[in-house]
Amino acid sequence: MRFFQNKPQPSLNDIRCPLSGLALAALALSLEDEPERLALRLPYPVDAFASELEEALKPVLAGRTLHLEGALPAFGKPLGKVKNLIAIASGKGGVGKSTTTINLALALKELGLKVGVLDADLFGPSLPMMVGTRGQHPDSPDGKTMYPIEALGLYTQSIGYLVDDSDAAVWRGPMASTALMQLVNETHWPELDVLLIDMPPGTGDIQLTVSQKLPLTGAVIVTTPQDLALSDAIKAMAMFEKVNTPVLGLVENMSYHRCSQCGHHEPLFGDGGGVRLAEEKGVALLGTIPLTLNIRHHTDAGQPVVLSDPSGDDAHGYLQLARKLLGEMLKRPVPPAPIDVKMV
Ligand SMILES: Nc1ncnc2c1ncn2[C@@H]1O[C@H](COP(=O)(O)OP(=O)(O)OP(=O)(O)O)[C@@H](O)[C@H]1O
Repeated sequence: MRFFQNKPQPSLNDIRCPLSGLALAALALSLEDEPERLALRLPYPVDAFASELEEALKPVLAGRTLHLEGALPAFGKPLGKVKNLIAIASGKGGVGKSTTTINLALALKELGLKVGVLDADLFGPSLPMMVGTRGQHPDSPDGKTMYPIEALGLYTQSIGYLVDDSDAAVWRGPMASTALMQLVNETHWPELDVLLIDMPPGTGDIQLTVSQKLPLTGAVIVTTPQDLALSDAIKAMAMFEKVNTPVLGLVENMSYHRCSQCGHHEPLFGDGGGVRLAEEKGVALLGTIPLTLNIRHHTDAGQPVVLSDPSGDDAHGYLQLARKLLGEMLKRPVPPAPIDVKMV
């Protein structure tokens, strides 16, 4: 007697989303699984991921045509036309929060999102320097509200466009919080998938007020690997937990130094602190970004590395960061939308 064992047929339910690892069929906002075509509408723009999605879906295509489309939904409560507000925060100053914000914003744009950046760092607004808009002022149609300044393909607003650095530095408590809220609310943001908010460093009243008053989809915590920075990062996470804002993940910046001459890696500020912290706290480690001359030079010159050296290792690191952040957002409960599954 001969036994023929049928190879199990791959099922659509087994195919994973390349960004989040979730089952693609469950993530899809609509799905048409028909004899001639397979069509999926996903909760993210698909162009940048088309070849990965095609590869992943190959085993179930069986000669059918594949139709993919997608757009990012609002995962939390939108603010006007801004679908998702994400705070980029750190417990401690100087850890590279602004550098991470701008490169992450450009990387998210590369992945097909429409992105804005709000520089809410009252005490050291650095966005105008990083996007080459120093000395510019936003247009105001009525003397009260403002249009963001478009730069490097991003919609930007900064306290630095409105006041001198020295004026901003003396703001305290309620005055500073009010100024920040005005900056967010009185800007005519266009329709944006994501608005990254570069928060002032620390976990004081200003940060708490902003986190409580703005409908944040989530927060990203930037830290360096030293113990001091890590203990401040823990405080920042605790603050967001207190106001029920999900921490979407942790970025360990200046993880190691990568030599521009020989490529050698050296853990200048300690080894793996952020990695361990993410594990302990059960939050995603979105990325480990090295300390490199390339990152510092290009960002400080108004041409962040994701734009000026798009095929280099540093830009690749930020693109990976953006992918992981998107993946973590997708793991949030997707807002109610009619699931429309047609099977023939
Ligand atoms: N990964 C990196 N490699 C090289 N230089 C970096 C990196 N990250 C940040 N820097 C540099 O470190 C300095 C401080 O960075 P940045 O202004 O982004 O910090 P910050 O956390 O926003 O500071 P603060 O909140 O105190 O204003 C800048 O000169 C920046 O170019």
